[in-house]
Amino acid sequence: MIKFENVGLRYGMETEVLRDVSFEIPERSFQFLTGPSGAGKTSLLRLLFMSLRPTRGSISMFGRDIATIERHELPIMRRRIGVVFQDFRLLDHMTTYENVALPLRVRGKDESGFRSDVSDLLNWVGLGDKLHALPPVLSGGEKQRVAIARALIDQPEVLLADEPTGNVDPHMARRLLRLFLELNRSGTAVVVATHDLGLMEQVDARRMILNNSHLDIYG
Ligand SMILES: Nc1ncnc2c1ncn2[C@@H]1O[C@H](COP(=O)(O)OP(=O)(O)OP(=O)(O)O)[C@@H](O)[C@H]1O
Repeated sequence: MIKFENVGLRYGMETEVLRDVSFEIPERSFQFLTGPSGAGKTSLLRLLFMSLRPTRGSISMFGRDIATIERHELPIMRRRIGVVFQDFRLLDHMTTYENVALPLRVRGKDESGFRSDVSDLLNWVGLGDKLHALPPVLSGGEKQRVAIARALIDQPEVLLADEPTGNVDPHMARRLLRLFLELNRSGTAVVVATHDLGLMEQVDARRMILNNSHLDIYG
């Protein structure tokens, strides 16, 4: 579904952040992406989300070489990807419920068909009593859970999550992991970037480890 071949990435004139990175993300797969701070995890996720272009090598997404994808096609391609950024990117003037419902509204889905799904998912992530709150009054961990619910609500083909449990306690982290596993079981390929060894130990999943610009894959 996704294929990187000898991908290199460099910011400006700096040394390469990623060098000769090759891997595939198969359909319905589950993998952790890990490595020391500054190793390039976020950069790799940005390549996967097509918000960065590689400086070398080739990337194919859903059978298309991304070098041939035109700017106006990107939003349509990205609708197939759910993404949780480290800075959440919630819309501050919309309630928690509206932020999560947004991807469904954008796709023209009928509100009556998804209202209870949005509420149920927000309940599951412990925000059942915050449906009408605006993001600026939420804690970091609460915002993170809204961003996760928004990424999951429309069952994307791929989920990219950057440190999705970075702001929550271990109990909630386990709950969120269960949510990712459930989504994966229903067909979504999942990539979770994390430093959290405790989280990774809970699942026998493939590990993609970035170190010194190189990627090693285990499992
Ligand atoms: N926009 C940018 N311009 C220049 N350098 C950048 C940019 N974004 C990231 N970098 C550099 O690229 C390297 C990798 O950064 P990246 O954020 O991908 O690492 P990371 O593994 O996600 O780190 P962390 O675990 O701390 O979030 C770092 O040295 C960083 O300073």
